[in-house]
Amino acid sequence: MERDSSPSDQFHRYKNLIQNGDNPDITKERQGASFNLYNMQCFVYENDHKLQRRQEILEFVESHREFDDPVHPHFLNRDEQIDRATRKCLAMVDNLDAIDVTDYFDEAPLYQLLTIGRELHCLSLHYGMFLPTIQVHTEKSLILGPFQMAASKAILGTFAQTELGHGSNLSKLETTATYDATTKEFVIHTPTMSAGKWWPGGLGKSANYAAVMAQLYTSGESKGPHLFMVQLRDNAHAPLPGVTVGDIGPKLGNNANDNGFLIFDHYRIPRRNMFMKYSKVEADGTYIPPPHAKLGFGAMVLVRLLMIRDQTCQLGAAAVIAIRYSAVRHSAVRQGEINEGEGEVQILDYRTQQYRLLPQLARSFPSSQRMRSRNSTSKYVTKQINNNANMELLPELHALSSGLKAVITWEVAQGIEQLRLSCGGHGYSRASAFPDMYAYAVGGCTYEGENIVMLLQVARFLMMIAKEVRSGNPKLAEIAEYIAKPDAVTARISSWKTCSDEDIIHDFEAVTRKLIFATFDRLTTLERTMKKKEAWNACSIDLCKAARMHVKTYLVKNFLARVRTCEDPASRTVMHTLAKLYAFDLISGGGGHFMKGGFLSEKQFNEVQLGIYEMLAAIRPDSVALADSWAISDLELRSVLGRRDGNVYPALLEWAQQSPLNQN
Ligand SMILES: CCCCCCCC/C=C\CCCCCCCCCCCCCC(=O)SCCNC(=O)CCNC(=O)[C@H](O)C(C)(C)COP(=O)(O)OP(=O)(O)OC[C@H]1O[C@@H](n2cnc3c(N)ncnc32)[C@H](O)[C@@H]1OP(=O)(O)O
Ligand SMILES: Cc1cc2nc3c(=O)[nH]c(=O)nc-3n(C[C@H](O)[C@H](O)[C@H](O)COP(=O)(O)OP(=O)(O)OC[C@H]3O[C@@H](n4cnc5c(N)ncnc54)[C@H](O)[C@@H]3O)c2cc1C
Repeated sequence: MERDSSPSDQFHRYKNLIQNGDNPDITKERQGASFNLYNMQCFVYENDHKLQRRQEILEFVESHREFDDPVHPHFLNRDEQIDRATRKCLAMVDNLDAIDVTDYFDEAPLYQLLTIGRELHCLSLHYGMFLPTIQVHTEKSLILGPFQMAASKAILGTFAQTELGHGSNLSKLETTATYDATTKEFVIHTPTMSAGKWWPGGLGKSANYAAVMAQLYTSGESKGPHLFMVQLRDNAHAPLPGVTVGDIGPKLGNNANDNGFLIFDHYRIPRRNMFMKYSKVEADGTYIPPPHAKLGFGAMVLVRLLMIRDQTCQLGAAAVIAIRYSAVRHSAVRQGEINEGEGEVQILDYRTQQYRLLPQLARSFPSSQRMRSRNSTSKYVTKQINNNANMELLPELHALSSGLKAVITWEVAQGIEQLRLSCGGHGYSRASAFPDMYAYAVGGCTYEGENIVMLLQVARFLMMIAKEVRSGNPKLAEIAEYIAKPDAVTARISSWKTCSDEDIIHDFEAVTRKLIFATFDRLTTLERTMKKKEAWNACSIDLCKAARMHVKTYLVKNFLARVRTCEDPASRTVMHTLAKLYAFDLISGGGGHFMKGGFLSEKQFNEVQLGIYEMLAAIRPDSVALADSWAISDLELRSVLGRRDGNVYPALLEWAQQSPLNQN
């Protein structure tokens, strides 16, 4: 059948409708802000230097043609996605001078987002885990060798730990590394089908090396899981004899990454290929244990801390998209009128919409901020460990990194989904960026320690503290000092305007303390009639609840503390309301814990609910400016709905035009 014009022609007709300049609604929103955007951005990024670096890196990427996308990545099949990501990775690595490569909090992730986008790719594990593993687990005298090779692209590595049969439970991994003192080699072997490595990113096609976690056997004894540097492919990139390797197929997201499988058949590596910074195997097979049994898990602790910042930035970006879209969405489709006859309103004016958007925006600030200081703690702890075995802070860091990882990845994934819903049908389109964001975020709930498993690690720490407090001789980590404070019978929270930060902190600490001790009492009671592990399992839901509350209390305290450091009064006022909204929203969501035993009265709970309404109204005029305070460029955002200029509809038409179905 003949047609008057192709779909492409039709699109071109509509393209003429593209507005010049910014959408007037969004401009009006920006003009109405109560604070100076630059001051706020400096607060969010800590100083103007970091802000300026963001701009410089953006300009660098925009001026390099090799980072351009000839076809929009959403319209590529998996092979093409992997080709694209690999091409971009090469361009990214060829231009590393553009950034401070040691800055894994700001510059490196920004550069990666601008060049490749929001997904894992063939180099993710190399930079995200392989290099950190080398850094954490290699003796200083040896670090230059593999590190330089890795940096100079001579080797491309991954982190191969998880197996078909075991992921969370490291102690039951089955891959073996058996020391042969006669040849001074380790024999790496996959003894059963379930021992096959499964999941490592970049393993399927790209990596030629891996840091492999395997059960060490020396002098006939098992010594538990240890890390080994293993070459997988030769110079022509073919798997070496004794190595079977491949891709595990498509996944929920991150499909430009070639997650792979790996099977060893009595594969030999030199003795020095064991990561021997903490534990060693001497040439004669003598085993030297590490100063702390869990130092071998150090790389994971570091990466959990990095993930927290990385994931929170995803939530920030999602909030930016949804808020900007909510400011321009009103005239194309009738959503209803608040005051009959006065015409439609921006959907941002609906209180329900604000309730969907603003708590998520609030949630995106504290964890991204505090991670900077956690990063310094991590560096401090690593230094203590290196400067001879001061391990005291290790359990605290492990508990904190595990807890923050679990709570934040979950909140980020749920938040992104809520924000997607807030954009109606367009949120469901990949043009919005929400589907990719969600797939990325939800992966973080599983990898680097499944979230429930991580929460139970926090609970172990909390139960140990509770036992010490009850014994009357507590030696408390800073993050747990509140657990030893006296009980509080009633809550202090009043109206959001009059209640102080101390009141909020008092109530969060009191509720969490109660939860921890109630769980501790239940556990100890159960332990009288059950084996320890059975008792643990029997109250593990409560253990997770206590762990979650502990982390949330930490986040609330830190958000409030960070806001107090804001020097610009106008920015501080808005941020303070946002921090209170964050706290009130948590109380409202966790009402059961707060109202238990009459701690929070019904009147106080009603104040909390009312406060949320009032704070939403108070923040509403600043919401677009607050979104702008994330200082995210369109290239970084990669969302048609979140465009800075607000010209969403023509951009959607333009995006759809690239669909291969419209080409003929
Ligand atoms: C350079 C420029 C280029 C640009 C590119 C830049 C890119 C990078 C840019 C930015 C970075 C962003 C980074 C973000 C993303 C990174 C990308 C990576 C993406 C994908 C990565 C995915 C990788 C993986 O998933 S690897 C596999 C991870 N696996 C796990 O996490 C397994 C989880 N399980 C465990 O960790 C353990 O089994 C356990 C902790 C659950 C249990 O330990 P256990 O087996 O020993 O048993 P117990 O429970 O009995 O514990 C005993 C005792 O030990 C304590 N313990 C346990 N672990 C630790 C620890 N780590 N530290 C200290 N203490 C520990 C435990 O608490 C117990 O103590 P008690 O006192 O209670 O006895
Ligand atoms: C996108 C992605 C990328 C990945 N990349 C890598 C990589 O590069 N390298 C690598 O080595 N691995 C990688 N992994 C694997 C990942 O680390 C594991 O999937 C993760 O550690 C969880 O382990 P599992 O899959 O064995 O889950 P399981 O441990 O089998 O969990 C399944 C369920 O059992 C529950 N459960 C398990 N143990 C307990 C317990 N003790 N108490 C209570 N409940 C429990 C969990 O809570 C969960 O609900 C990746 C995974 C994904 C999804």
